[in-house]
Amino acid sequence: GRLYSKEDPLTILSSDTLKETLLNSSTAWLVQFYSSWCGHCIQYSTTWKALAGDIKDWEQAIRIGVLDCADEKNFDICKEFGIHFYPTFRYFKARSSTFDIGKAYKGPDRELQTVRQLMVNFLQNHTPEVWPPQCPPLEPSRSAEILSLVGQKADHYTAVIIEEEDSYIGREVMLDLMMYGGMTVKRTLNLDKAFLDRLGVSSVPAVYLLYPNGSHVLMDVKKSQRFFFSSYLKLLPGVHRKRGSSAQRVVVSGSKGQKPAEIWKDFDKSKVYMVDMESGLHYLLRVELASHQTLTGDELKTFKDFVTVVAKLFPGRQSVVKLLETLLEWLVSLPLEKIPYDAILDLVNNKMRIAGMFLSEQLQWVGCQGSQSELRGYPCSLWTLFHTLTVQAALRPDALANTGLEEDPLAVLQTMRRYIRTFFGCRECGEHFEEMAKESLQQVKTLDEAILWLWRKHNQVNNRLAGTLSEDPHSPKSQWPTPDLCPACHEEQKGLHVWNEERVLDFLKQHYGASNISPQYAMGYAGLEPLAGQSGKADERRRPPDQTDAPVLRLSPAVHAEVRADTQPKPKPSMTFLVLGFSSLDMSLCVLLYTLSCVFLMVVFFFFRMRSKRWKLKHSRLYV
Ligand SMILES: Cc1cc2nc3c(=O)[nH]c(=O)nc-3n(C[C@H](O)[C@H](O)[C@H](O)COP(=O)(O)OP(=O)(O)OC[C@H]3O[C@@H](n4cnc5c(N)ncnc54)[C@H](O)[C@@H]3O)c2cc1C
Repeated sequence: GRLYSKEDPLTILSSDTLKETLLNSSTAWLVQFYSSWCGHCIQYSTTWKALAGDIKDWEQAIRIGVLDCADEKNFDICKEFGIHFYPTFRYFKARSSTFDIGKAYKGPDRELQTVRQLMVNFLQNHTPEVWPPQCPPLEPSRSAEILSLVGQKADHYTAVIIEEEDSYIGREVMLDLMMYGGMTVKRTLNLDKAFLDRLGVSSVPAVYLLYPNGSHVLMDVKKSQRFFFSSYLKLLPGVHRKRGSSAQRVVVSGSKGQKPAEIWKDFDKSKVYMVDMESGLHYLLRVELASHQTLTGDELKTFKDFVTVVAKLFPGRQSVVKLLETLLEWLVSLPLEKIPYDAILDLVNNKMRIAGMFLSEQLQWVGCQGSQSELRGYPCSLWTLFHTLTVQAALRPDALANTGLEEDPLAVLQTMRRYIRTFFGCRECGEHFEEMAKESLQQVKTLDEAILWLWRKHNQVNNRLAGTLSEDPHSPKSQWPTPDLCPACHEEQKGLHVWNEERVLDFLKQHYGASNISPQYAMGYAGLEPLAGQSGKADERRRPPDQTDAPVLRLSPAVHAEVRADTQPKPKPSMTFLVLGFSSLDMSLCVLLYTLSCVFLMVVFFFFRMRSKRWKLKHSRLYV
């Protein structure tokens, strides 16, 4: 295979596309001409992909491409560009109106940080005439200019990076934020002592933040590193990625049945919300799967395994777990090869009125709520559910005992993979996920590795989707957990951001652990009222905290009506008897048996009575 795929955050060029891409391009380019048989190119491909991912947000200023000179169809173009050795790196300026073979720009090494800094230098070498139109000016501002902004009101934040002359952090953060609205980043040098004293800056690099309302403060960032600065600025309320800012335009519509939402619900992003997972399960069981009339063969097996994993591992409320367990028992006890989905729906809707078993029919998103109806919601709840299941599998390794899945560290991931491939409504997502699974799932050997695998792959998806239309501008796709959630998860090595995976694992176990799942807003079993001890009160008509003019969310009754259309009326809670856990089904069976025995005894009684009467009559006639 080739070294790069369309999944990588870079552009794969060929003889057909190279010239037209470079000519009069609105961005500068750095192209690696490589050969897929060259060992060094193979070794270097990981660094190149990491670099492309690292500077993905710069793509309206400078982009990264690759061209494989070992591909027969590229022989001539590589000759024309004078490529003799591999890999060869060429820089191409933006808005170039004539053909040129690019500039070889060399640094002391090919380390990611060095190349990134060379890219910044190359950008700065553009004259104003050919400056990439979307690229912000990268020159430092004078201290007087910055001071003139302090205390002024504006319609955006201004972040001022104060740094040393040879530092790149300011320019890198400016480029990191160039696709974000609501924020302007400037840089200034630490040359003016009076200026630094005025802002209270004692060490550099530092970020001074000017708020839209005129207030200003020296930002307290945990680590003075590029990744921390950029992440903090991107996460400020009101700062959002400009929609459609990426070349990619993949849209995953949230889910059928999602309509505008009604009320913005305040939530804490360090928590997982039970109501998101319950809504996800409701949608999955009553809508997504219900489009399959009958389950048979592989579909049925996938469904059974899914129910097994969820019933055993979901750290949910008792009423939901009971429903899942009952569904599992029922599936296991039925040796059928084919099950009509209506029969499953009857159980999910608790037609038999079994006591204490209930899954709300409300679609309600809290941690997964989007600023528009088609954003977030169901796919977000699926990720949340599966992360929770991988964590539960590691925390409770015996939970899957006697299910046939107990020995397998991949049980949850394989079940997820098969569910996504077989049933998930977004086919393209399923195909992408399948590709990722094929590539590396077999390397997972322990339950902890399974947690980390899913985290890594989710981040890969986040990276691919950042800036596409399926990104909610109020919940930008970032590499997660962000430094505000887990500062210890982030480190920097040679200027490159790296994860501390040990810390990430601890964080994931805590974040998706049962004690971090908030029951807030979850609907009660009997009357859909908030659960005891919870306020459950949505902050009426509030907008997302960072929104100034965004549409108000509405959870329309139509959503519920549509989803409920096929479903049964809400189950009436049944009684339990003698505190022995008899359900109404048990009681109905008892009553039925009791009635049948009575009828049988009465029939026997009347039969013998008639017989004895007839016998008496016969004998009395004889005597007469
Ligand atoms: C298996 C799968 C594949 C998908 N593939 C595609 C696709 O190819 N194209 C497409 O357009 N959409 C795809 N989607 C949908 C997409 O990934 C998002 O779910 C959707 O855009 C909603 O995004 P979100 O902002 O709500 O955050 P999501 O990405 O859905 O994340 C939900 C929550 O999980 C947490 N989280 C984020 N990252 C991580 C992580 N790395 N580890 C653990 N927790 C994390 C955060 O709290 C976040 O709010 C896929 C969804 C799934 C379930």
